[in-house]
Amino acid sequence: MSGYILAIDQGTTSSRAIVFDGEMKIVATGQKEFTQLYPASGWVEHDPEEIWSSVVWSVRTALRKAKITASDIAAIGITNQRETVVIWDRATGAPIHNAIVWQDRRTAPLCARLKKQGLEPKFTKKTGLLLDPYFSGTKIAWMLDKVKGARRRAVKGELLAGTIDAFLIWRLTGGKVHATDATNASRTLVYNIEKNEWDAELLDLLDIPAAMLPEVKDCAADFGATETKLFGAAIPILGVAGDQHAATIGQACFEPGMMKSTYGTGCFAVLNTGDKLVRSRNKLLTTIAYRLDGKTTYALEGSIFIAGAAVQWLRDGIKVIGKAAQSGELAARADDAQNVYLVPAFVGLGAPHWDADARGAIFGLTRNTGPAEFARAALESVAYQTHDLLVAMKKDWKGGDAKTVLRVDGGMVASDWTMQRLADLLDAPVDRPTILETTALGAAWLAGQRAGVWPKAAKFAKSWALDRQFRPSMDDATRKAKLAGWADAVSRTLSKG
Ligand SMILES: Nc1ncnc2c1ncn2[C@@H]1O[C@H](COP(=O)(O)OP(=O)(O)O)[C@@H](O)[C@H]1O
Ligand SMILES: O=P(O)(O)OC[C@H](O)CO
Repeated sequence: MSGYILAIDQGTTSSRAIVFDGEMKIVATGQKEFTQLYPASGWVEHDPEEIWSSVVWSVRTALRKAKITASDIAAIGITNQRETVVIWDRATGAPIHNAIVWQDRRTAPLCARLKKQGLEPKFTKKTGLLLDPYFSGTKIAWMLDKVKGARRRAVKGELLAGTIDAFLIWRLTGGKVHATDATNASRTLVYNIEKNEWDAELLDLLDIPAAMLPEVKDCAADFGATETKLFGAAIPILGVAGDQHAATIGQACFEPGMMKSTYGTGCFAVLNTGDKLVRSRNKLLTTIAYRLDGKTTYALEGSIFIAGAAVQWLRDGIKVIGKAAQSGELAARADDAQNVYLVPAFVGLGAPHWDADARGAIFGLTRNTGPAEFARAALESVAYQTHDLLVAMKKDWKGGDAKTVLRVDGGMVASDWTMQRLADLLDAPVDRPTILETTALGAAWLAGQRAGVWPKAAKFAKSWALDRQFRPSMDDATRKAKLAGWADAVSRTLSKG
């Protein structure tokens, strides 16, 4: 058997397929962006058919570029944007509605109603999450309410629900397997992370029929094989994890206290807490880092909804840059004397505020403010938000020697300026690895070690390599003043504040 592993990384803005060789090196990539649909303020949808065709296209492209065939691939690992949810017809595979994306806020009224009934502690205790529209459960309930006849059909077992991994597994296996993994399940608001099962009481509260939910497996498990007609040979699917969990694995954060932060569309900091289910007192999430051989490793997570998306806004919204990569050089030219703050609450604020109704705001504009100051404020907002997460993490994590070094990855960490500013504002070193495709690497590792062609965790962890460490160099007074300005800007942006 050949040692090639194929990772499918189905992200928020694009689908990627990456072929790794037996030495865990990237051989070829296929990538396709797809349409972001904004049908109403605060709503975000994807067309599941476009997601599907972008995945198939990416896989075929990666195989072609790698000059290999499907039979050279030992296994597939799937990783995906989390929480985004699809409901489809069991018989035809056709979705009944567009996918409702993790960023979508349409279920804020339902969450508010459930909160008013005093139900948040119950949801939090069982799922580790909060009653925020971010998670899949209320999105499923919304579709069942709004699409005619959907709930009745779901009860009869005619409709299936799942996060993007489950939808892809269903399509890849030609409708043979309806399964997800424990990490994706842990983001749905209806999965009990202590008992490791769908929670009947929560399903009842959201009126979601259990019959429509996938089987929940370990992250490295048998998820079936691809239909031969798709890629020319049946390829076993042996690994699945939500993208932030896959990145945690890809960054080899296998020890309690290790932490990674991924800067894609949003930013997600994940701290491994080992077999301890740590309950946050500071509005972080408790989640499943990964589940291997039936053993659950837990994590604390800080979720920020807008990171790279702020750079997209600079490019597509206010058009001050032509390419994302220009944001750093523009920010570097900003006037130091100006204190412009962008609070990018474009789709509300996530951790640690969880304010679904807040909307973006900009402060400190003067007659001299121009594109450079906007760019700096956008990039700095990512660092400030990470700072707020880490403050909450430090308060919650009493697990001893939490490593102070942060491992970073995702599209945005290509920006040296942003990474330096991150280290400055955190007052801590930031480590950027040589492989930035850590999400795909994590998914590939799950599949590769399961297939027996890649090493187990300890040896894999040794292969992690540093590209560059960014060390803090900002003086204390400046940092403190900047952080105080940010805290003030956030307090003025919060909807309740
Ligand atoms: N050089 C760069 N500087 C700043 N931001 C960047 C740079 N390159 C990419 N980005 C941002 O990174 C994001 C893409 O990262 P990626 O990890 O592919 O995201 P996702 O998985 O969410 O689709 C985009 O939002 C883009 O604006
Ligand atoms: O697609 P990304 O990288 O923006 O990640 C999305 C997250 O999984 C949402 O929770």
